[in-house]
Amino acid sequence: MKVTVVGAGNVGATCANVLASKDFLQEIILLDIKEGVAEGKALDIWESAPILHFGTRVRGVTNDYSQTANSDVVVITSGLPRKPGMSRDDLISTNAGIVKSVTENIMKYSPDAILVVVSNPLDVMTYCAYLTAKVDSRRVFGMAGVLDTARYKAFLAEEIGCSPKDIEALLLGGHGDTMVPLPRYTSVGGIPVTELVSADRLQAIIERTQKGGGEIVNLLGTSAWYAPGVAAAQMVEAICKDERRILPCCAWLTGQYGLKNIYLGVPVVLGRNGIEKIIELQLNEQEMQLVKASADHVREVMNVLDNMQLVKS
Ligand SMILES: NC(=O)C1=CN([C@@H]2O[C@H](COP(=O)(O)OP(=O)(O)OC[C@H]3O[C@@H](n4cnc5c(N)ncnc54)[C@H](O)[C@@H]3O)[C@@H](O)[C@H]2O)C=CC1
Ligand SMILES: O=C([O-])CC(=O)C(=O)O
Repeated sequence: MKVTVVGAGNVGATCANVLASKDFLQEIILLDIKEGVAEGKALDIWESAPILHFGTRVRGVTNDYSQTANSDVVVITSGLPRKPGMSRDDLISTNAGIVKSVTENIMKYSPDAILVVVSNPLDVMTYCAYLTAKVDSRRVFGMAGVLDTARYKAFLAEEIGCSPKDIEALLLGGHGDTMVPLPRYTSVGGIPVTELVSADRLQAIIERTQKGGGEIVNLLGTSAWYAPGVAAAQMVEAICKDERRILPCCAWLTGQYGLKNIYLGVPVVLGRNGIEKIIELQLNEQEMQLVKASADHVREVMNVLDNMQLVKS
């Protein structure tokens, strides 16, 4: 199988590197607009193949979309990351144009590809790719929930003093400070999390998760890439291997959770056709209110994109 990663910056290069080291793809194309960057990083990754023992051919190209032809999956990471003091939404004016033009170019050469969007503001950039690609929404979705859930699990593991491997958790909503970690759907080695962590500490962990991206931006001056890169790679693996994994993804809702015509994070079954199924949970009133508030925020930013009249809705 062939995967293209657009954007050879921090997230894109990490995603390509992780995918290559897993050795299940025939070819990875890394594409960037900056002359030489994708070629250099792809060559560096390829030179690690004899040490890591993988056979996936990794090639970099500068804006030459003909080389991406017939990709099975395309990961879109091109666009500006935020700096301290910015919100993800502040990136919309620059990144919408980038995501639109990248999607057009990709669709020209890989009309059957599945698109995994990573660029921020995530939910609205996924909407932008969907409007541009004009394909079934099951083939256009975004990466956020895998990352946000991983942060939530990592913080819980630290608090409990247990392995992060034993934590199962779920998180819904948009990829912003309104995201909704769900303690009622969180367990540790089969034990409900509320039996191991006090209500106060759990609330503090939920709030840290909601601001998890910003915590790293404040430390680094730019946004995270190791966990985001591996999160996107996990989604690509689930698709290419038709694993039918249940992962939280930013998906187009058509009435689920009482919401429609919106991209929002929900649990889905991810397989060879992309989103095979959206899973709808029986949320309680409080959980539903939080998801609705998150959806309201995403819709506001979707309206900003619509008003830019860049892509027709
Ligand atoms: N969904 C999520 O959970 C996450 C999303 N992000 C977002 O991912 C995006 C990338 O982040 P980083 O890799 O850290 O940024 P980066 O600045 O390291 O890399 C972005 C790359 O995109 C390239 N690029 C810009 N315009 C392009 C175009 N038209 N065609 C091809 N390439 C183009 C740039 O040359 C650069 O190499 C940002 O928008 C960031 O906010 C980052 C982390 C997590
Ligand atoms: O915080 C950011 O700007 C990047 C991102 O989406 C994340 O790391 O969650």
